Amino acid sequence: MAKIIHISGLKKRFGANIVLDGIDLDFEAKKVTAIIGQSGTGKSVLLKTVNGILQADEGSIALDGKPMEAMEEKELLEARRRFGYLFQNAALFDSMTVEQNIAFPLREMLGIKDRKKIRERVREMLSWVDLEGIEKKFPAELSGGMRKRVGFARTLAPEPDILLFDEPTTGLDPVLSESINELISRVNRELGMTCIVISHDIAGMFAYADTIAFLADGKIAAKGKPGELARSNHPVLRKFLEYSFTNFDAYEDNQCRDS
Ligand SMILES: Nc1ncnc2c1ncn2[C@@H]1O[C@H](COP(=O)(O)OP(=O)(O)OP(=O)(O)O)[C@@H](O)[C@H]1O
Repeated sequence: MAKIIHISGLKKRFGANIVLDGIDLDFEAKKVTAIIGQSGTGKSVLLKTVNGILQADEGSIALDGKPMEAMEEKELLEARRRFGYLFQNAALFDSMTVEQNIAFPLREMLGIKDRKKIRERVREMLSWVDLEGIEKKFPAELSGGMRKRVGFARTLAPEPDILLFDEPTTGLDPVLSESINELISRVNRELGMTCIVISHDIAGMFAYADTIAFLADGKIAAKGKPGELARSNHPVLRKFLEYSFTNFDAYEDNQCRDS
């Protein structure tokens, strides 16, 4: 299987806080990889380091076999253009309409000036996320789920080939969460985009991801297909999965109290 990103020995600290302590991890092209782990273990820091928002202290991130830290400025800029990043809070510009938000990367990143072309692309993107006809609305007029979808459309608009999702379903109800996971799966299948997702929706990731990586103590403690991780004997991972999937013991205790 082709590796699109190869991470080796990646370290990142903030002062005395060692967050990433030697990450070795590959991402396969055109697959969905989920990164899971307890809060504060460094999942977002890892994603931001891959995307170049944060600078690693040590280690290497290679894109299609070429270490990004060795790239010339122009080459690095082109490499960065291949990434799309959907932030946790969708990060829309409040003073801009939906259309202006989605058009922003088309104008600023791709330099597209043709208004008709931009309008068509915005319409196409809104149709992708099932939000046709909301071009003139402002983010404040949208529900949280709609804002996430508009953020998704904006990330998709410049056609990146690697999509990074930071908690795409946080704050959404289970039905909306499922629809966002389904969207990720669709862009992966139909547009052939490589998707890297950090999520606390563990059941969703076990349902949709091809590969799952478990981050603990600054390292990738386990990695494999969902079934392989589910069968893993890694004690920290086991505990994490037991708590992540419905806690039936607590449910049964609660039922006993009610009856
Ligand atoms: N810019 C920063 N400056 C200083 N410390 C930071 C910075 N960004 C993250 N950290 C620290 O890095 C650690 C990991 O944070 P990170 O947000 O990556 O965790 P996470 O696994 O994504 O958590 P969650 O699941 O709660 O989103 C935390 O201790 C956090 O305080």
